[in-house]
Amino acid sequence: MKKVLLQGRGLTKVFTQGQTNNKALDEVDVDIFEKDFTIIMGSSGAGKSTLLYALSQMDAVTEGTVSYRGQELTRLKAKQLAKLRAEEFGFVFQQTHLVSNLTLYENVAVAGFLGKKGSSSQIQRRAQTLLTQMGVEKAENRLPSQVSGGEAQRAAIARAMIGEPGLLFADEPTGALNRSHTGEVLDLLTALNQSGQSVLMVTHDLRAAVRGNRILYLEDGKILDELELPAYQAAQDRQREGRISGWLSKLQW
Ligand SMILES: Nc1ncnc2c1ncn2[C@@H]1O[C@H](COP(=O)(O)OP(=O)(O)OP(=O)(O)O)[C@@H](O)[C@H]1O
Repeated sequence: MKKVLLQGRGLTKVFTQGQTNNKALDEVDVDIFEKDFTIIMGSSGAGKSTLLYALSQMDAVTEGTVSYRGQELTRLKAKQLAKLRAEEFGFVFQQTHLVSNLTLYENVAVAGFLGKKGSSSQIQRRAQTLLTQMGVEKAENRLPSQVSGGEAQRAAIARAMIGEPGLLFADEPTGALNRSHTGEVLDLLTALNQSGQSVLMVTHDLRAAVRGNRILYLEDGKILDELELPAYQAAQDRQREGRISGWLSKLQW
């Protein structure tokens, strides 16, 4: 029986600009399960990023509740929420947002010190181990401007993992990468998930979606449908892509 990690109920987000109200999320009920690699798909403007920000509470919802391991985040004070987010959530975005005048190693270690999980020598060791695990140890003393887009994104994943998050949120993490760097980053996210890391990822890309075991399809701020898949196996990429694209075409993606 899967355990619910994150739960959203009645999630509604309205953006108001002048006289116009835009309902980006419309009473979404959603459960995200522990150890799953959950994917959010949907056409442009469907509300995918808004849902990710609502579930991670990076952005407040207009209505609804979000609970993480049974604790209601939408009731927490700003300081308590910031602490929980720092301790339990990791984030990866399309742009890496690495600090430009720090090396890759420093970017990862500094995030660890800010998260305050463990002693300083434990954090330094963990930063080193993660950079090695992400295959960027040779570039760890270079600045973000001195590495490839793929290396920078792999360091950004190491930074997201330094606090040992309960849930890793990824918003189009391969959106700015070429084909081979996309494959490398997806392999890393898959390996993390296979070692027990829960991942929630927004993507447009079928090659990224095949990595998930559960895909949610969003349209006009509502979850229209979802698809369950067996755990990812590299040899089944084509078969999974076919299954997902068949499902998406029925949804008129
Ligand atoms: N800060 C904002 N202010 C006003 N409207 C916003 C804001 N952020 C998002 N929206 C609107 O909310 C809706 C959902 O946006 P969102 O970015 O969540 O979509 P998406 O599915 O992630 O799209 P894409 O795939 O293009 O990134 C869109 O109509 C968008 O224009």
